[in-house]
Amino acid sequence: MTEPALIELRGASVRFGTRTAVHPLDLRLAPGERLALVGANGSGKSTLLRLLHGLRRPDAGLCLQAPALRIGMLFQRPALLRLSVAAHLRLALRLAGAVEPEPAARVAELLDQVGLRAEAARPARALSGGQQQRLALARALAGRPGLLLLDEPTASLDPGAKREVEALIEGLAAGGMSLVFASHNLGQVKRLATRVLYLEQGRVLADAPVGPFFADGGAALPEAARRFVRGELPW
Ligand SMILES: Nc1ncnc2c1ncn2[C@@H]1O[C@H](COP(=O)(O)OP(=O)(O)OP(=O)(O)O)[C@@H](O)[C@H]1O
Repeated sequence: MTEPALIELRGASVRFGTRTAVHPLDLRLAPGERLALVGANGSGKSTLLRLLHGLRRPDAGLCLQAPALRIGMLFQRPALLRLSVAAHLRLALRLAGAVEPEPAARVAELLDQVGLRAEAARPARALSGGQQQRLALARALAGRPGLLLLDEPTASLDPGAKREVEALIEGLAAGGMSLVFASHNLGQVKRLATRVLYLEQGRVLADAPVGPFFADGGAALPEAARRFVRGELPW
């Protein structure tokens, strides 16, 4: 028997006015999968992430989530408030409706997880870009999600911070976390994904396990996806 899906799209599509951002799509995400969304700017990656999260309803078709599935989301740039680092996490716990016997202990645990214990009392907006993104990751993890959605999580970071954030995501992946992430970074896709979906103008041109996707320079893929695999695309 197949394992129940975390999320299933059935003919789900999204339109913005007359523009179709996601054409009718069937997609099944199994627990433990790490799905990379790749494709040029405007191909529909962010819209698909928002659809999976439930931030955006499909205009047609269905988006079915497993009962009681908790989803965390990380964007390219974190939106932080005029609060301390620790206060962000206390707020995230409340917003997630998390029932924690000791909220302070949970906040400390999250701070340790992302290496920000020493920054707990500092204003979040005073942190470096990489630290801010690590705080945003801790915030996304506060409610103990079963699925993490990441929209180009390291795209706006400098190389050092990029490595730090990616290492944290790798740690989560190694712990069995299910992920869907948008990325323009070929190496990151190879390091993190178990499966790759290539989008072009809101349509899925390729959907394959990461090994076959990259095998023989993407020989089995449609032309545009092959050029991505070979690093020949400008984005
Ligand atoms: N709020 C919106 N209003 C109107 N059009 C939108 C909106 N959000 C996205 N679109 C359009 O939908 C299409 C898909 O956009 P989306 O942001 O999902 O692409 P993307 O692959 O994430 O791009 P990028 O790599 O630049 O983040 C694009 O044509 C975009 O212009």
